[in-house]
Amino acid sequence: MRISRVCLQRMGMMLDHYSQYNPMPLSMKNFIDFGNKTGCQEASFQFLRKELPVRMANIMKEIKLLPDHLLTMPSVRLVMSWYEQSFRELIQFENIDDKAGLTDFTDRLIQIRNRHTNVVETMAQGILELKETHGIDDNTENRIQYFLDRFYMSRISIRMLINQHTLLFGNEIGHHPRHVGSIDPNCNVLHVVQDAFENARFLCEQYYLLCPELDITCKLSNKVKDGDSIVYVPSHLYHMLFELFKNAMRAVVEHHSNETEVPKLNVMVVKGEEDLSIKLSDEGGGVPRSKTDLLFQYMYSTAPQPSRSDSGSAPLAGYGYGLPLSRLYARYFHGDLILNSFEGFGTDAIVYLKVLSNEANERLPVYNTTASKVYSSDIPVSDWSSSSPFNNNGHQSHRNYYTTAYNRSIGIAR
Ligand SMILES: Nc1ncnc2c1ncn2[C@@H]1O[C@H](COP(=O)(O)OP(=O)(O)OP(=O)(O)O)[C@@H](O)[C@H]1O
Repeated sequence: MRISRVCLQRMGMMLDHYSQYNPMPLSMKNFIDFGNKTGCQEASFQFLRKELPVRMANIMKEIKLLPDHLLTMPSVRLVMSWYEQSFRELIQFENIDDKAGLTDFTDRLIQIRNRHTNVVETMAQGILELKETHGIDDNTENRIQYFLDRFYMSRISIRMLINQHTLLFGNEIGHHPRHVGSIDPNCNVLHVVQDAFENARFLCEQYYLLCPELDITCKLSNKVKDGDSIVYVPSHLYHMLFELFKNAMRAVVEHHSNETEVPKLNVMVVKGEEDLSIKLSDEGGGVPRSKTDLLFQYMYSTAPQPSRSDSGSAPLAGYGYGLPLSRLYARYFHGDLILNSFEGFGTDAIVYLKVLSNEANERLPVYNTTASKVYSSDIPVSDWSSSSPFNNNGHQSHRNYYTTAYNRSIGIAR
């Protein structure tokens, strides 16, 4: 009992210590240069044994700012326990300097990565538990969205660092000889588009028995080199495109459900000097403008929720994590993902990636007073009138107030 209290105290002190440091963002060029030329296992170890606890401590401090009810949900407690254990294991390497420590460190990173495999689903489950037991008001919803963006971004970055180390210096095999860890210095965007399309098509045909075809156009600015390739992490790009294809296919097939042939999807890849842009256009009926803000909210989905016991075929949609997570992958190296919809016709989803590897810097959440204020402040009262009878804060607008007052005066209960 006494020992565990001492352990907790030490852990609290170490968290305070490491969270004082800001995470250090690396660029795609840093990763490539390190993997190709300057880096050795020892240098990577020296860097990661500090940087990983810093990134973990920064986000663990934020977890503690979440609403109390959420922190008591079993799934959130489970996620927290994984982070605490991994943090504890990492800081044990603080003072180790012998050669054996290097192998132990690589093995430990693999264990940590495996432990955190189901973080996204488990955290999502924690939010559902809160919804079911306490409900979620607008302020809590806002804070949770803010937190999840930062939490999942932190996770993407921690996995990136771990993967680079284990792929470069561990015994893991199977990646392409051209790759530097998980990065392809010559990532052929058209190949990834085609690959993501084929795999989404497989799911779509399995589910709906038909699927739109694909047309691809590629445009290169005269000044660019290396054709349609870019320095990028192919698995990240694949993740985004696969999610976008699934959404587009579902929209097209459902919007044209009475037709035997459905309109094609169109992808345009454009490489400029700064941006590589990928536009996926569908004729799936689009989304009304009033809904577009919701699309990037975690758990917003118009698909039926897949049942947990469905162990058969993978569902085409349903968790509502596709778009927000894909946008994080795009933003991780300072790209972006946006959706422009034309209700009644279709949707353009656009992914922007940085062409220049020295501009593709990691975008990381920093724990500081600005961040902590978000968890204690409410959504400000809007200083514009709202188009709906309830304004953005759920307060009644004047018009609704008068209707309510009128109804009350004539005895209609609301
Ligand atoms: N191209 C599109 N056309 C029409 N609606 C779309 C399109 N893309 C997304 N949406 C809408 O946005 C919602 C959220 O999409 P998102 O990808 O985040 O989740 P999902 O596809 O429902 O589930 P999953 O987590 O399995 O991806 C979808 O349910 C759908 O209503």
